[in-house]
Amino acid sequence: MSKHKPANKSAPAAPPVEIYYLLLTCPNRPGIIARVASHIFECGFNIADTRQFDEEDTDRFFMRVEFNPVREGADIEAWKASFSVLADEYDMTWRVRAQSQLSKVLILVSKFDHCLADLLYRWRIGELPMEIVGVASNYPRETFPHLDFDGIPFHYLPVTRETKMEQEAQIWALVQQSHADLLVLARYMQILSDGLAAKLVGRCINIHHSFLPGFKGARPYHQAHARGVKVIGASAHYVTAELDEGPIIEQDVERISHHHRPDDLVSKGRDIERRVLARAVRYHVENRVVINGRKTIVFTE
Ligand SMILES: Nc1nc2c(c(=O)[nH]1)N[C@@H](CN(C=O)c1ccc(C(=O)N[C@@H](CCC(=O)O)C(=O)O)cc1)CN2
Repeated sequence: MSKHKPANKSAPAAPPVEIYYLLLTCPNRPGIIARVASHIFECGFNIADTRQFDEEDTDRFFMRVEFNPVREGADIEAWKASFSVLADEYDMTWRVRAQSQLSKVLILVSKFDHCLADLLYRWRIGELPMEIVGVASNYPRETFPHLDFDGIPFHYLPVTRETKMEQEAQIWALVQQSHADLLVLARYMQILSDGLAAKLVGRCINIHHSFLPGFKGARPYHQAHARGVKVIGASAHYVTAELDEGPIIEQDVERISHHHRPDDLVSKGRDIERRVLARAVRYHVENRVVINGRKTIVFTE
């Protein structure tokens, strides 16, 4: 005999309970957690998960809270208005996002599409809670014959040294028209101008195919092979004007040996790049990442 009563087929399913993600940082001082938690409770919400971190070097406090309404009439806009008073008192930088408010993601790719293919697959199976608003490439659609974009708009944006600024204007127009709030460089092999990088601070993630800070720039696997490394890696980081110097979000490595040729590193590296980028994108769209100067705080599960 099942312990669960059979579902009442006639009763309408209850609407899913909204979950809100709060991320905040502020100068550290005693009592912050108590004040934040009390405010959430007093406004008719309940905390489902909370993480915090005291960063000693900068004496700053970081916190991530998942909370949901538990009282009739608990209103998130009213909560935001009253929380902003508390936030001002503590000089907080903060943001709150509803789980149902999916990040709009524009993916850029050049010739090699293994990271793009992986992101599409993980998105399709529901592993990445986001809305893909488009794919753009400096290579034509025919470059990716085995990829099914499944209705996702594809934008061919060829670029040369002479047309770089015009092409970047097209990228920026795409970001604005699609209301993308995250740009993912999935092995997009063009250096963004300082101007475009500045517009995308904290909302452009790149996968670099080395274990940064080693082997920045082009052809890192060939650099690594020439150096005789014993591990190779991949690094997902936010893009800044300084090439491959942005705050690192996620990294991973794999062992190699003297038997391996550069092409072997490229091949072994593809799997590292895919999983590192997917983790970084998921952390970002789940509101788990806070930029802390040149570094990040990532509140993983
Ligand atoms: N402003 C930034 N732009 C980009 C970054 C970044 O950190 N800041 N990361 C790179 C990705 N990247 C390595 O991961 C990388 C891409 C391209 C090059 C490069 O030398 N590109 C040449 C052209 C190469 C080609 O046409 O095939 C160039 O742009 O002149 C180095 C490193 C993405 N952009």
